[in-house]
This record gives sequence, C-alpha cells and structure tokens, in this order.
Amino acid sequence: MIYVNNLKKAFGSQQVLKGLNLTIPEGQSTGIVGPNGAGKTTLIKTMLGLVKADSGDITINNIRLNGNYEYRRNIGYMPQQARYPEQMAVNDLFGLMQHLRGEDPVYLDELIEEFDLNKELQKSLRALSGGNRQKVGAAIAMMFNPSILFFDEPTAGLDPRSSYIFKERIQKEKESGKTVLITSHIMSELEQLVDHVVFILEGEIKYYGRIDDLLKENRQERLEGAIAKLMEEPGS
Ligand SMILES: Nc1ncnc2c1ncn2[C@@H]1O[C@H](COP(=O)(O)OP(=O)(O)OP(=O)(O)O)[C@@H](O)[C@H]1O
Repeated sequence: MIYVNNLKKAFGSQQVLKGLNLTIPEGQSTGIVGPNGAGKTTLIKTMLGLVKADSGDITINNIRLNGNYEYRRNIGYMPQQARYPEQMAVNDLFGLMQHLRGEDPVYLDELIEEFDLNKELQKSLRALSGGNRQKVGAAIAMMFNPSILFFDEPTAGLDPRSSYIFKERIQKEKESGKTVLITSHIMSELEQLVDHVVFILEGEIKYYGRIDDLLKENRQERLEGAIAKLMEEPGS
C-alpha cells in the first residue's frame, strides 16, 4: 500500500503539487493521467525520494519516507528519460546494476530475450536508438523482480510490436500480484493495463477511483472521453 498525505512541492514560485492525498492499493495497477506539466513525474519522483517534498508524508509498505531510502529496493522505476553513463556498453550497465545492488538479477535473460536486446548488448548507451534505450530502462526496472513498479510513459517511442510485448509484460507483472503505477498519455493503453486512475490537473487530484466508475459517472465508454469531460468541468 502506498499512502500519500497532503503532499506539497514547489519549484521556485511554481506550486507543482498542491497538497495531494492518495492511497494506492497493493497488488493492483493505477494509471496517472493529466496534461503536460500537471505534476505526474514530480509525484513519482517524490515517492522515490528523487525529489524532496516541501511538506506532507509518503508511506510505502508501512515505511514512512524520511530520508531512509532502503524501501527503494522494492521499487522498480522506469523513468521517462533515463540518464546513463553514455560511453558504457549495455551489458556493462546491467552488470553495474547488479554490482551496485549486490544481488543477481531474477530474470534479466528473459527480459533481454523478450525485448529483443541481444543485438544491442555490446553497443554503448549513446549508440542506442530511442526505443532500445526505453527497453533497457524497462529491463533495469524489472530485472530484480521488485514488488512495486513505476513506469513513466513506458511505451512512448516504442514500435507497435515492442509496445505490444511490453504491455504483455506489464500484464504478467500485474497478474503476479505486483503494484503497478503507470503514467501515460495513451488512454487506450491505460484502459488495457490499469484498474484505477488518478487524474491530476495543475498539481491537484481531480479524480481518483476505478476506471469503470469513472466511465459510468461520466456516461462514457472510453477513458479518453471521460478525462476530456473532467477537464471541461467548471473549476477544473
Ligand atoms: N527540477 C525542476 N525544476 C523546476 N521546475 C520543474 C522541475 N521539475 C519539474 N518542474 C516543473 O514542474 C511542473 C510539473 O512537471 P512534471 O514533469 O511533474 O509534469 P508531468 O505531469 O509529468 O508532465 P508531462 O506529461 O509533460 O511529462 C512543470 O511545470 C515543470 O516545468
């Protein structure tokens, strides 16, 4: 379970998270949606301790985040734009991850196979195509089999086949009881992958609940229509 309580974050004079409250259930998948700049990545980074909140609390699996980042061992994170040591070969990067963690990966070979990364292993990170870079990020997020997975726009830049394979993988992770959090601008993708949706607008949560309920409440058949309706609401 992840609890977020009255979370606030400003960058300079811009209040980016305006007192967010959220309970993310264990073993289910949640989509975070909202326009560009709404605060989705900032929320995820705050949960990971990569951005320090100005106030509020986050509790993950009963551990309150207060400068002790041991809980992060249980979280696999695929960033929107990963920064890597660019001159390093992909294979060496996987090795470095293993070394830093002091643990053998649980299913790296399987992920390399699934994402068709065998031909890329000897290439330096700087020589990878954008999509293959994404796949390396995905493999790093999942290789140690963490119980919580955060994916920030995971399929942006992937070709249709890779995107399909990746979504199958996320389904598998979900079915094995993981807690999955995904940000995406592709509503059809979220319909396939998540049970709950958080809609953030200008740093505030405008909706949090089951996708089915959101569709019913807004008399919509598709998530895209329901989110568009929420954005039209007065005060939004
Ligand atoms: N390190 C930073 N310094 C200053 N401003 C920042 C920083 N990180 C984020 N911001 C600002 O915070 C706001 C929210 O950014 P964030 O990346 O969380 O949005 P997002 O909802 O993930 O957007 P997108 O859909 O475009 O990825 C933006 O206005 C952004 O410019």
